[in-house]
Amino acid sequence: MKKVLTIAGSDCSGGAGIQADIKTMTAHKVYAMSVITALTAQNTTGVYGVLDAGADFVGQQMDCVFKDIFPDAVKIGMVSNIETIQMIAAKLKEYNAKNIVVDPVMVSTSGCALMQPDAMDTLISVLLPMGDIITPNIPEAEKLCGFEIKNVDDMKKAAEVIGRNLSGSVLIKGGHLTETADDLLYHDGEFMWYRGERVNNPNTHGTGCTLSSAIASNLALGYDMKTSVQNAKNYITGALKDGLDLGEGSGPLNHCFNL
Ligand SMILES: Nc1ncnc2c1ncn2[C@@H]1O[C@H](COP(=O)(O)OP(=O)(O)O)[C@@H](O)[C@H]1O
Ligand SMILES: Cc1ncc(COP(=O)(O)O)c(N)n1
Repeated sequence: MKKVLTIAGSDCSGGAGIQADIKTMTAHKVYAMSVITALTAQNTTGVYGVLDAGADFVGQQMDCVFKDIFPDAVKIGMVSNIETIQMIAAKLKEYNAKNIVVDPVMVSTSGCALMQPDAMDTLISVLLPMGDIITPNIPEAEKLCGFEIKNVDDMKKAAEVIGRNLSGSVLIKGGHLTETADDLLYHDGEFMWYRGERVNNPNTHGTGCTLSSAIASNLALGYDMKTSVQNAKNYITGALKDGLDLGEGSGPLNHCFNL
């Protein structure tokens, strides 16, 4: 049994964060574990409260996981403050964690800040370089590259600029930009497009969490980076096609493979 760890925030409404990650990992038939960085009080309409777990307690959770059931891959999502980012990076190094997927979560689909603004520099200099792949969406990629991304050429420029100081790959998700939901992977100095079929579904709460967890699950299962991204892209497209429609706002996904 392959094991995957998510380090992220809890979404009590089950659509994003830890809950989306565990559902996605379980659907991929890997064993899911979770280190919770923060509790959020949120639903499909917004984020109404955040309670940080604190860096020390995040470190303690990571010790418990890594000393007992070593994960084959690690996905990192919402980390709201500098101390917790530093703690996560230190522990990943200490345990020599493998197959690290960093989803640089900054703002929720519903428009609420999930990272403190002063944590941006630490995220960029300390956590992103640890990723075997990082998965920014368009607004996150704009923050990381420092210019506006208006078209697919800008996506390529941004991927190059963001990837310049990283040894890992960069996947810029096109959900917020391209007509067809195409994502761009910058991997080993090469570009690769993942053409997506745009699904007419406004319920996209947790799509980024789901995609990054699907990538981590595929890496844990032994697929290479390009195949892992393709499999994850197929999974997210399938999830959106299910057409689940829950809640008053942008609803969640809940995808199982056909068994
Ligand atoms: N309407 C859609 N139809 C198909 N794929 C989508 C749609 N919206 C988003 N995606 C895909 O979902 C994944 C998450 O993308 P995105 O919404 O850009 O990220 P985030 O959830 O981090 O904001 C990407 O693979 C993106 O292409
Ligand atoms: C705990 C947590 N982590 C991540 C997201 C981002 O997900 P989305 O961009 O789909 O709102 C979220 N809303 N909540």
